[in-house]
Amino acid sequence: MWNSVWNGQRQVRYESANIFSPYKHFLFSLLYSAFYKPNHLLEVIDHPKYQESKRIAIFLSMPDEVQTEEIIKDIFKQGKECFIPRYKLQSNHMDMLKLSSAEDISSLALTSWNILQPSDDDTAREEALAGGGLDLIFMPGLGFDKKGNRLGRGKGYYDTYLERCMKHPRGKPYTIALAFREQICESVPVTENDVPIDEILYEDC
Ligand SMILES: Nc1nc2c(c(=O)[nH]1)N(C=O)[C@@H](CNc1ccc(C(=O)N[C@@H](CCC(=O)O)C(=O)O)cc1)CN2
Ligand SMILES: Nc1ncnc2c1ncn2[C@@H]1O[C@H](COP(=O)(O)OP(=O)(O)OP(=O)(O)O)[C@@H](O)[C@H]1O
Repeated sequence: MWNSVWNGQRQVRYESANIFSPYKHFLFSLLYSAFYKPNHLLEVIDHPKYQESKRIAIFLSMPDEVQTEEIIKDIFKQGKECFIPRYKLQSNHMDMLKLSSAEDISSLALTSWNILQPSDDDTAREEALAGGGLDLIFMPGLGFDKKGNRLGRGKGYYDTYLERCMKHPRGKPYTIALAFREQICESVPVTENDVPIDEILYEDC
């Protein structure tokens, strides 16, 4: 869905820049910076579940994941509340802690697994389930199949967190995985703990 519409537009822009061959780099970069938005951002912003969600959890991307920074900026632009993971080493415990603004990301430190997250002694942030719960969770993952099965990084953080969500009065949030096309597999192995994802948005690398 993303690919057909947006690759189509990029192709047209590229070819029309070629007609003005001496200026093509200049024209191309001008058009690119004026119109280009990452595919997943457009898809997310138009998504009815995103539009109706007030409290959203989203991961801070590692280099090999779909980049989420622009979505996070939009969450704040739309006046929604944003929560990010803080996992505990040597356990499958993870909390979703409130981010106060997009700029707040720069106050976070990298963990030993190269993920930005609030430090263990940061006790001031609201945990999503201590308050009103979550409407939507954007999920990371290594691989997905079209039935909504997810292969994570093997620590059980998200499945355990979804179990906790189900006990909250708000109930299970809607889950959307952000993936690259290359991460979609015929089938991924699942266990009884794995909670299927409601929807997978994927795009080309
Ligand atoms: N961006 C992002 N944040 C996230 C996740 C994620 O998948 N992506 N998580 C999703 O759960 C949690 C963190 N889970 C992680 C689990 C394993 C590794 C990791 O690097 N594992 C090493 C081996 C570590 C070891 O066993 O000592 C590896 O795979 O090489 C990283 C994050 C919470 N935050
Ligand atoms: N809801 C749960 N309750 C208790 N243990 C769980 C739960 N979900 C997963 N686990 C345990 O966590 C371990 C890893 O689970 P799994 O392979 O599903 O992780 P993952 O989904 O790939 O990882 P992650 O969510 O951290 O990216 C397994 O040993 C599993 O038994």
